[in-house]
Amino acid sequence: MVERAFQVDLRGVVDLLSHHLYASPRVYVRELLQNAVDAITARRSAEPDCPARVDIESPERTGDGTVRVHDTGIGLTEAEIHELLATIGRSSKRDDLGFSRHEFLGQFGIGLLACFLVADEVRMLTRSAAGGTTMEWRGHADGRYEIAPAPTERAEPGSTVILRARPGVEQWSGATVIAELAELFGGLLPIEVTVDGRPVTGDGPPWLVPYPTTADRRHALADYAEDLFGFTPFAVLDLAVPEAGLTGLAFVLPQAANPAAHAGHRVYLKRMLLAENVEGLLPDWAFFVRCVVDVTELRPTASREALYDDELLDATRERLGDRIRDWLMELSTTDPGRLAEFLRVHQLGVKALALHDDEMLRLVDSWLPLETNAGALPLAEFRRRFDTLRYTTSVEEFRQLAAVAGAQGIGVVNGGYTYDTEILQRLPVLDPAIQVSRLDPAELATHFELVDPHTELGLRPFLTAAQRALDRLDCEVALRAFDPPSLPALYLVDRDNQHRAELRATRKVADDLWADVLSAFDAGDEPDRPQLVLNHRNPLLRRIAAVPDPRLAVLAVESLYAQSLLLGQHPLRPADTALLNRSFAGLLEWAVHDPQGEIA
Ligand SMILES: Nc1ncnc2c1ncn2[C@@H]1O[C@H](COP(=O)(O)OP(=O)(O)OP(=O)(O)O)[C@@H](O)[C@H]1O
Repeated sequence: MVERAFQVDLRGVVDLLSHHLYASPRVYVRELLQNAVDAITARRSAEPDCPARVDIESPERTGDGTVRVHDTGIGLTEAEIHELLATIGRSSKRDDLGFSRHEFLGQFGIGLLACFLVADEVRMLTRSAAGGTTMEWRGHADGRYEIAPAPTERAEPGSTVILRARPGVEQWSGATVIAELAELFGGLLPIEVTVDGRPVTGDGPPWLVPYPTTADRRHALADYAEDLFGFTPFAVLDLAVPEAGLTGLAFVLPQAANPAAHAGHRVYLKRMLLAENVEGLLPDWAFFVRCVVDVTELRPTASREALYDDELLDATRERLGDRIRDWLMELSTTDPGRLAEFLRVHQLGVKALALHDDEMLRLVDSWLPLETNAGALPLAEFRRRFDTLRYTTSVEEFRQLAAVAGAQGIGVVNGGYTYDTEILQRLPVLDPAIQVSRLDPAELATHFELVDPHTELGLRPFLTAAQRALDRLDCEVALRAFDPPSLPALYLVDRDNQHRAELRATRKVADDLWADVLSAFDAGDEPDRPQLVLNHRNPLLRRIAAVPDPRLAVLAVESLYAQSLLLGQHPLRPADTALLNRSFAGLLEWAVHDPQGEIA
């Protein structure tokens, strides 16, 4: 069998890179910078005191339309040029077993091809630190390359890459763009980088720069957050995860963030910017934090625009989550006022966390005020006032029952907001003695006072007429005295009964077979019907009960029934809607009727 080598169509490969790997042609600056830095790193291992500079010249400086990147790195011999520059996928930055070598940024052996995103021809003038003459390599986007001795010798080892942006993409080689990109990607590099003579590198990561006082550092880092993310942070946390070679900062947002909008983090890999919006670095619940970190051990994806999702990233995410959580716990002991401020802004994130973290649950229990019918109170405080923690599962139910329950001395928490019911139900995890139960509206009625028998007897005819009217709606009328006196009537459904009533309603419209199935779920014993509890303490109700015209009294009771249903946001059956319309029209008619006339 004849052995043959793969043929590579370079145009196809470049097309693949530009359309499927890199998000923008701008990455060519990063790749050139990275190669230059790696070449210097390689030279330094043999020659620790060698010069370490990368000078980039834009067409503004070169004057011939070319971009030039000069480095004082290790350079290449003629043999290395054939092996490394002209072989796709070959890198000098891997060990004998093919693992990427720790000290280098590059590892894949494709980075130089990024130049073909903006140019048809790439030249490199290079002189190896190992000796030999300066060589010139010319690579073409169609896959050809030439190699020859350079017309002039370089004075020092190192390389210069030269390219000219092809028509249509010149914007990527403008002086300002190149300076911005070099600063963006290389601003924290430990090697001096200049663009047209101006340095774009500084003192390295701001979190590692020493400051005279902690106050100076705090101010400098707050300014840094303002520059990077456009906000003055609520707090700045130092981050360190040694196994990931991670150092950096977490900035706590000063305003509520949308938990669904995942704002990413700024990640540097060995001091070179990976991306400004890296996801997955923190647990989802920590959406109130944005980080800037430098890592050495986490791996980039081939595009160098995201982190590779492996076990080390999982472990790092967990460690960073712990760090943020510990900061919150510490705040609760050292500065409760600031914690309260934090909770006001970021309660959603903290509540989400409390659903699976006991420490955080304790923090919520002690510090986060929830809406209750005794005012906004942390749950621990609420429990000091009421034995049982009763809650409603919807805001509407809370609105309807909070005042009535409060008047009977029953404390109720509004569990209707996001996560609140789950948090309430999880509380016994902290202490099994904590009693938590959903407020049963029917139970409320047991706290109402009976009206004295004499008065009730006097109101019998009215109550009988009212009951007859509401029989049609399957509702029981009861007369009680309860607070608040401003409430004329309350519609109460026992929760079990509500379920049974729904089953029955479905059975009425279901076919025979399905109705049989449904009836199996119905225990059969006649449930208590929903109640319309009339409040004898309410002046309006008393006046209604004393109206001489029984038809008007019935109309009024029907209106109270309809209004109570609406207030409690109970579902309206067709019969209820009909009654609502009828009673409203009836009352209107009565309100404008001719005093001598009759109600229709
Ligand atoms: N400026 C330079 N000086 C010396 N050698 C260089 C230079 N640029 C590239 N090389 C050599 O060419 C090889 C291929 O470079 P290329 O940028 O394609 O891949 P890489 O840097 O190894 O990996 P990556 O694809 O992750 O960037 C490098 O491994 C290096 O040996």
